[in-house]
Amino acid sequence: MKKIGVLTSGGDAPGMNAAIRAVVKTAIANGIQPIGFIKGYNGILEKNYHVMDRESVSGIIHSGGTILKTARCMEFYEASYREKAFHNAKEIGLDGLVVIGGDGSYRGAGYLSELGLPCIGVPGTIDNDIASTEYTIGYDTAMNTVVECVDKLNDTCQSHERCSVVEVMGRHAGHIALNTGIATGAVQIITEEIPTPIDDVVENVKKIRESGKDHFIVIVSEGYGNPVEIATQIQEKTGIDSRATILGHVQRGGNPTLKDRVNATRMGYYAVKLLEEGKTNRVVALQQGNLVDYDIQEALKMKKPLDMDLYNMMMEISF
Ligand SMILES: Nc1ncnc2c1ncn2[C@@H]1O[C@H](COP(=O)(O)OP(=O)(O)OP(=O)(O)O)[C@@H](O)[C@H]1O
Ligand SMILES: O=P(O)(O)OC[C@H]1O[C@](O)(CO)[C@@H](O)[C@@H]1O
Ligand SMILES: [Mg+2]
Repeated sequence: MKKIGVLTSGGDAPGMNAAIRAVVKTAIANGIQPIGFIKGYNGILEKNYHVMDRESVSGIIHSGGTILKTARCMEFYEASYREKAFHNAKEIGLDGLVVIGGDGSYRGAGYLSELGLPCIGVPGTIDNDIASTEYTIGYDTAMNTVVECVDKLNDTCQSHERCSVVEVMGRHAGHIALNTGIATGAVQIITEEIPTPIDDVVENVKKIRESGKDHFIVIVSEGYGNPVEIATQIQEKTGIDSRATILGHVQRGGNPTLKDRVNATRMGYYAVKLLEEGKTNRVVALQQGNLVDYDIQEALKMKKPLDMDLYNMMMEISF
């Protein structure tokens, strides 16, 4: 193993820089030349890369975003472009590649592995929607950002005796919504997995108002429905003044938390060790606090349901 590449792909996530740093430093520590591809798979297609050294990853462990930039590379859905990427990688002299990204990025890595370039996936996405791992890089920071914002909304909700309907990210997964709902004392969370009808939400808010509560937080996972429409329905059917807030991309930025920095560092280190052991077509995962690895296709077939015990607990004490 003489030369390995690293790239970030899909949506950015706080902690990706810490993962890049770990890959680069682990490679250097083991006598391997690391190179960083720019803008995800585009970097391989366009041979757009930087030779990485200790200096290039200095002072980045604490910063959000990704120094390698990221992208959704549409060409990669086509076999001919993936073959071109494989040939470029061979011309560059690449012996392996670490792909930091979500489930989509894993698929790209799976194809490159099949073509003969050893690839290891590292889970980097705020959504925590990768079934093979309990934890994805950026998830903790994103949730802490949500909590900070909803705490502020809660202050003004209390003053005005209002209901705040807050849309959070997560693509099709409600993990962010559920955990931030618990952490902010929300009266209701609505996700694609638990698509509570609006009339049930209204009834729940009314029932909770009868218990004496006069301000309400409802967390809606993106993909479920329009939060403005939900707020309007709550206001019309309960008489409670309601407002909608879409938190949006603020959830993707900011300095990574300790948890994200430590996990990103562990996962980046582990990925390079897998390449050194001659492994390919694997993804790094965290299971019960330990790092493990899975075959990419097996990992992509796994399911990660929402934690219904957590949901039921939240609803039982949401009054
Ligand atoms: N089926 C696929 N075949 C080949 N490449 C793919 C495939 N799916 C995704 N990719 C590559 O991975 C990139 C990122 O995928 P996607 O947009 O699904 O994000 P992700 O990696 O799941 O991250 P996130 O969901 O956090 O944004 C795509 O733009 C494409 O370059
Ligand atoms: O940055 P974009 O392309 O708007 O994508 C937004 C999507 O990316 C994520 O932030 C990360 O996958 C999702 O939560 C969201 O649905
Ligand atoms: Mg994804």
